[in-house]
Amino acid sequence: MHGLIRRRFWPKPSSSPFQPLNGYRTQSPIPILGPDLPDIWDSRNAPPLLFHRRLPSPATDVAGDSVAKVIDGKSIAEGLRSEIAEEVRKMRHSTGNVPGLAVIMVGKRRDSESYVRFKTMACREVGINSHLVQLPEDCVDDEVVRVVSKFNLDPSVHGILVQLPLPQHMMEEKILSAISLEKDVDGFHPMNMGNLALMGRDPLFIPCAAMACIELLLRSDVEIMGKRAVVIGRSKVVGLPTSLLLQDPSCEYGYRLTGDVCYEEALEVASAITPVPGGVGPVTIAMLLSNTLDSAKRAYGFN
Ligand SMILES: Nc1nc2c(c(=O)[nH]1)N[C@@H](CN(C=O)c1ccc(C(=O)N[C@@H](CCC(=O)O)C(=O)O)cc1)CN2
Repeated sequence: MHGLIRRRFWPKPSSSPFQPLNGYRTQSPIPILGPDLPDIWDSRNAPPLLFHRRLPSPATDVAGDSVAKVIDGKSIAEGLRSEIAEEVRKMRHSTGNVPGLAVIMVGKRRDSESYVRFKTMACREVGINSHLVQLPEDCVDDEVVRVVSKFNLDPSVHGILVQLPLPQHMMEEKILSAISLEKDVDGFHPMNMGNLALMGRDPLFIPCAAMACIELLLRSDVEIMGKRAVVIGRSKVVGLPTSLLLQDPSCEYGYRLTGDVCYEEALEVASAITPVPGGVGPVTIAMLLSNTLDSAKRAYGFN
């Protein structure tokens, strides 16, 4: 199942995607990007679909009835990891090689340390080799670029990621651009981001959290095609790529900046929701494994 996201998601719809908005407040036919939160609304005839960071689950209406379907990211991620582990096993069996992921972390942020720990644990679970390089907070751009360049040349490494955010004195753009396009499993390289933005050009990799949102919808049997979507948040990591993935290729599109969603009102109209923890996060990490596996398959010509 894994690795099918792009193929399943990109087909063009036969008609205009923008349907009348049955009573919902937002009338814009374009993605709305606001503050840095990875939220999505999806509405047509059903109540909108909502991903939210701080949501109790399941949401209830005034009568105490459950109104939102809780999408279980933890079990979806488990399923993805077992599919990936099986493919890694097949790759090892027929080529003698397994995928390799290099993770570079600068400084000692506790949140970044946790994410990196989850990533390396997930690699181990599915049989992907991971290499972790930790650099001091006060190192300079060129030291990070040097480490990136070393992994660019290492044929046993198929994916390279630099954990963000970097310390303030560093030039993120310069460092992310140094990652080989073919190993940019985070999809943050300007060329991969640019190809994602230019509909019809296939990026080699798509940012993992955005892919996770789509995978959660697909694996929960939520129809995407032709729906209206509102994405709140415009970060490079989640909001922007998610809004690009939800663009309908046949329509005119653009962005409008706006404020955050009214949380209490959104609760009342959400039809499905991801819990925290156990929502987008574990699937995001599964998508990183999936991208690394795809990269290794490309490198070994294995399918
Ligand atoms: N090189 C990267 N750096 C960073 C990334 C990234 O994808 N690549 N993303 C974040 C940190 N991060 C992973 O590294 C990450 C953070 C949060 C989530 C997430 O989806 N969280 C959920 C809550 C957790 C859950 O559902 O269990 C949420 O916010 O709704 C995913 C990935 C910055 N740095």
